[in-house]
Amino acid sequence: MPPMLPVPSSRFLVPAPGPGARRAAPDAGPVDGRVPYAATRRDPLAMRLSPCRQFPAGPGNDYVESPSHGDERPQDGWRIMRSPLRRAPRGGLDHDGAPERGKAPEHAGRPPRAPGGRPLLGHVKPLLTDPLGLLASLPRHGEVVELRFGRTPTYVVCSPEAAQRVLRNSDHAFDKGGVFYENMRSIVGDGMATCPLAKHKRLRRLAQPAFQSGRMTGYARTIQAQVDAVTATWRHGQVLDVLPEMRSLATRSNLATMFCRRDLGPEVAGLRQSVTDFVDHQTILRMIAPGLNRLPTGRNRRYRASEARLLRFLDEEIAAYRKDGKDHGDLMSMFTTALDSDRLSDKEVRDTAMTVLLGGITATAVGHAWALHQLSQDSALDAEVADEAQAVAQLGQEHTAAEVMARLPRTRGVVAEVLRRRSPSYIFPRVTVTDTTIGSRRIPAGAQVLLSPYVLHHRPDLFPSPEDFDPYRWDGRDPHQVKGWLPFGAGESKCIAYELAFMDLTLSLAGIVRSWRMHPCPGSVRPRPRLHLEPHGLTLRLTERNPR
Ligand code: HEM
Repeated sequence: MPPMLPVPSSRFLVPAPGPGARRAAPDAGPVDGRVPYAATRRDPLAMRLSPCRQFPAGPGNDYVESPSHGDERPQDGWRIMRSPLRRAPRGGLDHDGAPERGKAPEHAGRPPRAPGGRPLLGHVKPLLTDPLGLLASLPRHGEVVELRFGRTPTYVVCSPEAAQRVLRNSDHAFDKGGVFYENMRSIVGDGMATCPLAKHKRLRRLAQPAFQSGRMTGYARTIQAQVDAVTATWRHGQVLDVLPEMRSLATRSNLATMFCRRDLGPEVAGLRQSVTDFVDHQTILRMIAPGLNRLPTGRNRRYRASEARLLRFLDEEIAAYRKDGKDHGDLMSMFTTALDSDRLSDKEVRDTAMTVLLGGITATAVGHAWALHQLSQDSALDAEVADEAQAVAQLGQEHTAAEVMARLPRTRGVVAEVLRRRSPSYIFPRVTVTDTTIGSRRIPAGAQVLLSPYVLHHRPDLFPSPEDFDPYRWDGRDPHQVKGWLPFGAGESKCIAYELAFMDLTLSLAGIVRSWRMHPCPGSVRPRPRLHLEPHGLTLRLTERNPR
């Protein structure tokens, strides 16, 4: 699940014993299994964070102040606290982006700070006024670049090697934490996408069978049926409000691949409304200040009612699947019938299902909407995709999903390019749990590190003319093998459904374009960074290709 805003990891803070203190508070221990941080300050306004751990006192188990970083800016007035017990290997990156052990760079320094920051506010203004412009400008300054939001150091990763180093996380220096994840946990629970590393591996292993390649042909048929059902309601000349309509389609496909035990027809509209309420609730302000969600406002009450409807639905379905005990070839069967003695508990199934529903539906809908927008802009490209789609429609049911996908090279190119230029997940955060390095740069413990597909996908050296929509750049190339193309992340938390999501986008696009042509309506369409990178203001007029 997705993105977000560079915000401080406030809940990790525990009171430090006082200005100039050199030791962690004696009772400082893990908070909810996570590592808290003590702040040490030399001036009353500035603060840097350092991990506190509960170890018996004794030689070597003390906290010592390290010498200042070589290039630390004197005006910062900071010293770095470093735990002697947990020190990540320092050094450059090997070819996978993993730290090269034993190769400590002599002159590893702090990342450069992006220009344009203001005293106190830091980069808050450019973030709020032109977040995408800010992100795209960062690689000019280095492979890791510092932004400031107030006094909080945030580091944006700007090279593919550095992104691999963080996402592969072979030394466990990074974890999911901070205000964004706390906000998400309060909504989707402690599921696979939001839980800390300590819990993640097991959840991932248990859910993985639901996303294996062998399942794709069944899912492909389910998705095709949903596309047919949604497009059957469209009329020649109709103007489509594209994002809500694609949310309907994604909700149907997601529910059908997840719960095919019975027909969910009557419930789909209510569940789609819950998903919409969830997305609308995720404003930038609420992500920065999740406390706003607890105020007794009408909007919050409506949202809570929606959330309760979703949870009730999931609880009833989990109970029904457990009782039934059969494998229906859907995601929920996989989650509930695992033979593993270490199977998912009801709460784990519910939290993971929430992630899959909310994250999966919202990201996929945004991808569909951008793809339709692009085809509406280019009639020649649209015709190519329509030809492919009509050719695969002649194939019989005996073809596997992989065979169908192989016959849709142009459609796949369009999807790969949509995921590059308008990657739905445009930014997602991590926190450092120890002092560490990314490439030749030192990153202190307790910092927020932002991974951004948007940043990488708009580097002209990796993708020439990055703002051009050019699906032909993918001819003969498998995007999953292309350096710097990371719409699904990478490493241990890479989107577990990346194969399903890519197939869904491709087959749904082909299924729509086979019968419908989209025409742009007046008005501008612009990318709006919310939970995902949405096409704001997108309406399209429909014409039927072969009117009945
Ligand atoms: C275009 C569609 C999608 C995009 C762009 C997308 C993107 C992502 C990204 C970037 C992550 C990694 C976030 C991180 O490392 O912090 C992720 C994780 C995840 N996604 Fe997706 N996703 C999509 C569709 C889906 C769908 C359809 C499902 C489920 C059916 C899904 C389920 C998940 C789950 C469960 C995780 C957490 C994986 C883990 O932490 O191990 N996603 N997704």
